[in-house]
Amino acid sequence: MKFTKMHGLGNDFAVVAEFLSIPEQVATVAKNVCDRHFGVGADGLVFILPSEQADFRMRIFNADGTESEQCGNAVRCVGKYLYDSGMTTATQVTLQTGAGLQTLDLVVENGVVTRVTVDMGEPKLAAAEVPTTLVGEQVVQHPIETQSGQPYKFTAVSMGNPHAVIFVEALEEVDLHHVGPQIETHAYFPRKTNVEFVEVHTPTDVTMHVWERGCGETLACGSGACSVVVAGVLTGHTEREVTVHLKGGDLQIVWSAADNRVYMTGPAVKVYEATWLL
Ligand SMILES: N[C@@H](CCC[C@H](N)C(=O)O)C(=O)O
Repeated sequence: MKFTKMHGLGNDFAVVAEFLSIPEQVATVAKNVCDRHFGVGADGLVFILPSEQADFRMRIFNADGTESEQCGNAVRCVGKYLYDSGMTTATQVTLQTGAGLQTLDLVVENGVVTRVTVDMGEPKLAAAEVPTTLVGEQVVQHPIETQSGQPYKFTAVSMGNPHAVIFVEALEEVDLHHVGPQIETHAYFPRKTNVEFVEVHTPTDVTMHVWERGCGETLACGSGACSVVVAGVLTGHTEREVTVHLKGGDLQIVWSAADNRVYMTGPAVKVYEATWLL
């Protein structure tokens, strides 16, 4: 299986574009490829596939073998892969994902894609759509118990995949590896959740640390950054256009008041090409 190692702000993927459909035993393949000691080492295994609804289709499998509906950083990598490999000559590409159709605008410099703006779609806020076991049109600053003893409050956002966003005074006081898995698997989230802790510097500038469903801590999460801005607006912490600092770098996020869609802009990087011996 030929693959290309890519990353978006250090959120890294093995990208495969040679199949018409995903291989059998894909969960095992994903776990093996993503293993950082015995495999390639990646947060996810990404397949670029043909689509009847869009220019291409993306499917992404987390490091634990589970499939996710959405991955903002992988979508940018797919855009770069498609253009740089010659699979498309267009600088606007549509992609079918588990979260619906997404439109990618590619920034080309010296013949290669360096940045991508992705229309990440409309956030879903109703409790049942995230999904959470709670009820209501929105779940905003709802208390959640962990073994940390801290009285955390989360805001639930779906960008196609579930997110629990928690605003804190100081990120350095959060033991992410302790509380992250507790919230990821909390009974409120029947399909588990991604977890974002956020420190607000100004209404247009925040830092977030992320614990991802099916991966653990990653250096960046595109759908997470989008969720942070949606939660920031709902809670009054941020404006609609925000620079989100992550451990791997920065994303520019806009939650448009005009069309209710979230736009994410950031880089995508190709590291190397290789062959996985199945
Ligand atoms: N890193 C991603 C999200 C990847 C999927 C996530 N772990 C999930 O299971 O929902 C991003 O950049 O959005």
